[in-house]
Amino acid sequence: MKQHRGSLNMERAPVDTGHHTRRVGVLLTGSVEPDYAIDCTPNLNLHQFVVAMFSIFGFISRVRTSSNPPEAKPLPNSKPIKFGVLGAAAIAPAALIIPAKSHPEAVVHAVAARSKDRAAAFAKQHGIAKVFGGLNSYQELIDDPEIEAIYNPLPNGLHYEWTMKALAAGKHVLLEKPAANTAEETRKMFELAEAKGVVLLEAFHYRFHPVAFRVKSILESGELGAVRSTSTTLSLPRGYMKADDIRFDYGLGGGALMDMGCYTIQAMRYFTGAEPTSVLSVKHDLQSPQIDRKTVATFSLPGSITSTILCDLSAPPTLKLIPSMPNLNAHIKCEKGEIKVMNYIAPTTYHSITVTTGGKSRVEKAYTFPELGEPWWTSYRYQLEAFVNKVKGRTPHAWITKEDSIKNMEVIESVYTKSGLGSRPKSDYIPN
Ligand SMILES: NC(=O)C1=CN([C@@H]2O[C@H](COP(=O)(O)OP(=O)(O)OC[C@H]3O[C@@H](n4cnc5c(N)ncnc54)[C@H](OP(=O)(O)O)[C@@H]3O)[C@@H](O)[C@H]2O)C=CC1
Ligand SMILES: O=C1OC[C@@H](O)[C@H](O)[C@H]1O
Repeated sequence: MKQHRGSLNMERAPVDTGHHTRRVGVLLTGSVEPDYAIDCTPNLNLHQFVVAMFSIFGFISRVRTSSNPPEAKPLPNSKPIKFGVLGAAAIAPAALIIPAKSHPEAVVHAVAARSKDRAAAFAKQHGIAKVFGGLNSYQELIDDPEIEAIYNPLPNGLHYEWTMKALAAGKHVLLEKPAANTAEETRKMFELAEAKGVVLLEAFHYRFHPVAFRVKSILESGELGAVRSTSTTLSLPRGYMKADDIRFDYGLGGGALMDMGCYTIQAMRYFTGAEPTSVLSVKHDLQSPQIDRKTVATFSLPGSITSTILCDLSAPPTLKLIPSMPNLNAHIKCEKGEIKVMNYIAPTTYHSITVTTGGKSRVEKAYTFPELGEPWWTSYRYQLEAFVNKVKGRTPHAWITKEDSIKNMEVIESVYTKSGLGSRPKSDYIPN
């Protein structure tokens, strides 16, 4: 496994197109997957068929290995960080438990759940050593001296309270997105983290994957000129979420804009490298009076950039008949060309970065960094790499800063304010 810890700062690493490998070369040399492959194949022919086959094998291999990764042995000179998970949340296995298996310095040591049985069943299923069950279990887990880092995948409306409690106990926190219900709460959490000298990270996992870096580096290379407009979408078909999902609960910080929308806003801000100056328009499709099932918003950004975000938790079938497909795409139009990214959010399964300029298009892939990762590393695995490096005092390959997290919540709130739906309720938790 290619792992170079401690010395990497890859904020700009994948810019050099000299690293690119033509896919045909990759096939002939039998390498598994290039850092960045440029697909220059012409019409459908034997070669393209072989490429397609490799692409399918690559897909199967990445999906299989990422869900059942090789287990890493602890390093002789570094104590693994023991994580505790608050809640037997659906996202916990993908976001932390499975990625930790292949990380030599991370162990998910404990889980807490409001029901003892649920906690025990979850721990058994995922091989977690320590179990806390019952109504006081979250605090008990936080207070456990063995636990160094807390993973907080609670409903959005509980992020603030339990992150504050974990930080107050001197624990590092990997906090699910969106950071909280408000920018003010987000600011307070980061201030406490600073005061306590611990790490706090909002889990915008896609930002740690090579795809986000590659897109950003193409934009920064000047090849396409200045960004003119962006469109970032995350839309899931109806049936993906149950009616009683936390995302449809206003009291718990629900709404499409909070959930999928927080990424679309993050990606808009990341790809443009700018902050919106105004919200031009907002359209919600409501699930209930205060819950947006779908939101479309447009923004004005410095440099005459116009951006659109679209998030939908439950896109209805076309003509009431044809199931809608997930849309996880970003489209960035520039002065001299454009980039279309298919699946910027979960790129490990499959993605494409299509760059068009001067009437020509190329397709790039970015499953690994030149010096970091494996094709099967999910965005969560890359994120864990960065989190562990930060806790260990090393330079992570990517990071979401305090300012970034606060700004993202401000933009979310500005959209809800513009539409009149209003920010999600403030937590009534008052820190000691
Ligand atoms: N990074 C990513 O890709 C993803 C991030 N997320 C984020 O993770 C968080 C959790 O999402 P998800 O795992 O889908 O949610 P789940 O509903 O599966 O999990 C939420 C957990 O919160 C606990 N909980 C505590 N109080 C309540 C309450 N009043 N009502 C409901 N649950 C409560 C429950 O734990 P207990 O077991 O103690 O009952 C439950 O397991 C959200 O913030 C979401 O935005 C979600 C999906 C993907
Ligand atoms: O990545 C995600 O996919 C599904 C969403 O509902 C979830 O909250 C989000 O983080």
